[in-house]
Amino acid sequence: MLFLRLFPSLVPLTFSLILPHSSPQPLLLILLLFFLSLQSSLVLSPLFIQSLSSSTYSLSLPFFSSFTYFYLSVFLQLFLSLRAMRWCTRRRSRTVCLSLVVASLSLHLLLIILSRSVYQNHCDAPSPRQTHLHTLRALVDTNYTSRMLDNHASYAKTPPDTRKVNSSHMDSNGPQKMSEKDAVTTKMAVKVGHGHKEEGPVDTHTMTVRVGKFGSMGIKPMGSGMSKLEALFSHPLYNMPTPPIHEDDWLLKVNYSDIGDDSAHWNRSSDSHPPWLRFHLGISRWQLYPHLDPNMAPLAQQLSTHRIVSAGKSGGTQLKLVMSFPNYGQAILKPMKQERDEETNFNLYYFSDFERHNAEIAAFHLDRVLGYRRIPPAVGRLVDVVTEIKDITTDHKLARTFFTSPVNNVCFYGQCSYYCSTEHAVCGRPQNLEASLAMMLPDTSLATRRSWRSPWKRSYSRSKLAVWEKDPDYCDTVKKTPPYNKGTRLVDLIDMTILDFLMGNMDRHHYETFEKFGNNTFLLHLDNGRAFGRHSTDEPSILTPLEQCCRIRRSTLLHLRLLSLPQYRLSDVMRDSLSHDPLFSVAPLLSELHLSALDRRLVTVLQTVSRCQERQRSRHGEGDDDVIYDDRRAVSAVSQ
Ligand SMILES: Nc1ncnc2c1ncn2[C@@H]1O[C@H](COP(=O)(O)OP(=O)(O)OP(=O)(O)O)[C@@H](O)[C@H]1O
Ligand SMILES: [Mn+2]
Repeated sequence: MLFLRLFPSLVPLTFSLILPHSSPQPLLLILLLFFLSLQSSLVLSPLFIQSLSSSTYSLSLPFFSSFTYFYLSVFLQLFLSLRAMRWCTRRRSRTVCLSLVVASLSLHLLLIILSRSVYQNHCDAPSPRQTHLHTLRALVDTNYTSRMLDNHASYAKTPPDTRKVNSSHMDSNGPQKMSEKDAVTTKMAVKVGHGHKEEGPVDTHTMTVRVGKFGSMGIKPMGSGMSKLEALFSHPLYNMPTPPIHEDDWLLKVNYSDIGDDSAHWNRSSDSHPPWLRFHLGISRWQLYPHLDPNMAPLAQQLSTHRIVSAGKSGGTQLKLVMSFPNYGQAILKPMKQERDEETNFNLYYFSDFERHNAEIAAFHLDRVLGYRRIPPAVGRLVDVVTEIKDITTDHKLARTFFTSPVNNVCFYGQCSYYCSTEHAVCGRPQNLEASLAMMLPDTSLATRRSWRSPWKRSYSRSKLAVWEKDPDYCDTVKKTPPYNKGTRLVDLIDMTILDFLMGNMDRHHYETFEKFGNNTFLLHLDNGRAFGRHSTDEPSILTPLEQCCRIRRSTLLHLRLLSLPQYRLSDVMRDSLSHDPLFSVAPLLSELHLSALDRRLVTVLQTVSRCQERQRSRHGEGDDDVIYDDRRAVSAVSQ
């Protein structure tokens, strides 16, 4: 580039050297030539200063500061033009000098076009192939954390209220597009040019090989109007080919013999099934629903708009209701109890915290963004507490808890063991109440679930410490205890730990699995209502299992690393994902402060993993990597 930049100035000089003809002195033309050279240097230099200050150029020309370069180039232009003038004058070649002017002028024009394209290329999003190759390279780089983490770390240190709200997303999906948004509020699945794929656990082992194949699958490239969420979900790491699912790996069996002649219409994803049934039939040993599930949009649409035919009490300690739909689908409703921006009172212990409807919704989105798919779909809905609860409930005890508040809002408090009193009533405005509706899992009579106490369960006491809080080697014991001593259970638990740390959920006392699948199955992450309570602080103790065990699934780590790259930034992807929820038109489901807390916590997770790897390297040298659990081994272990 340096040569190109100086080339036009060299032209008059070389031309006049080569051509010895003499003709009358064209002083005017030569002056014009000089003027043009100088002019173009002034026009071009700012462009070059900009591109020089960008990383690529400062890397290739580290010793040129942009200003030195600018003055140097002007000086050279001047010098060379004067030399050319002298040559031309001496040789008195009018035609030569005329052609010099033309050549110089066209070269300068060419140079302007060239430098503009260089400058613009630099700003454009890289092509998808380049992006994927670049990201994959970045992901396998073991020293990866240092540079990126520093950026995040400095961000994390900024006091929350002085942080600038990221407006990049607002530019494309902001208020100006609100009307469009209303029309698509229930669209939850991403549009990608291929259909429903059945999947088992992800295989990340041979990912680099498959990048090329993936590129020809017709998936929309980044930079062509694709959102960060769509880009993430079409990334090769989220689209690993997976082994076929055996009949025994489905949670529910479809009994074709009972259906008779209609059996042709009865398959797992038949359009004739209501979305809730398709969801139930799609639950496998590995996940609740497949990646890019085409059923997700109709399911969300029904949860958020279908007529509610009954509302009844449900289990659990805090107020929640089971809602039923005309097509026999059911959902669990959790009402709004706390404003979105309100932080949980710092004097409140985790076990006294309220449940938040937006936490249930955001947890579902986060779990899906992480590639887990272990939380039942949850959507927001404005519920009319009179017509959709009070008037239709057959539960008289629930109906009796309704009252009108002093400002004429309709309130109720229901029945439960926590916060079900007049003081903790939930109120409509005047009848509209924000709530989350989570898809009901298949009834336990069809699919029994097993509840497991978390080995890292908190003491649920103000004074007592749990064993894991006192013993730094606690994981050694857990690793030897079934079911954590075999298969993926330990890394599955660590996956859950990471999800909980990101959303600040300290209330994971139990988790559930489907009995049918024994110990080789995913963990259900139910009950996320106490997540997203605080954004200004992180709770490091939630990460204890990762800290103590130093193990993580390879696929999880790769997903997390991807989400820490600017083009797939977790907060941006989450903002994007949550903007598809129907309640987004009322208010964003997570405030910007909660979104940026996600990025900050993601850095902490990655740093913890890096520390584990360093510790392992210093103890055992390079060799076997004990920190990263290779998912591929899990697949073969299960299929044996
Ligand atoms: N989507 C769902 N489908 C079916 N059952 C569910 C679903 N979500 C939760 N449950 C069941 O309902 C029980 C209570 O739900 P949840 O844990 O959310 O309530 P809770 O009031 O927080 O209870 P706890 O205080 O025991 O944590 C859960 O243990 C789980 O078995
Ligand atoms: Mn709970």
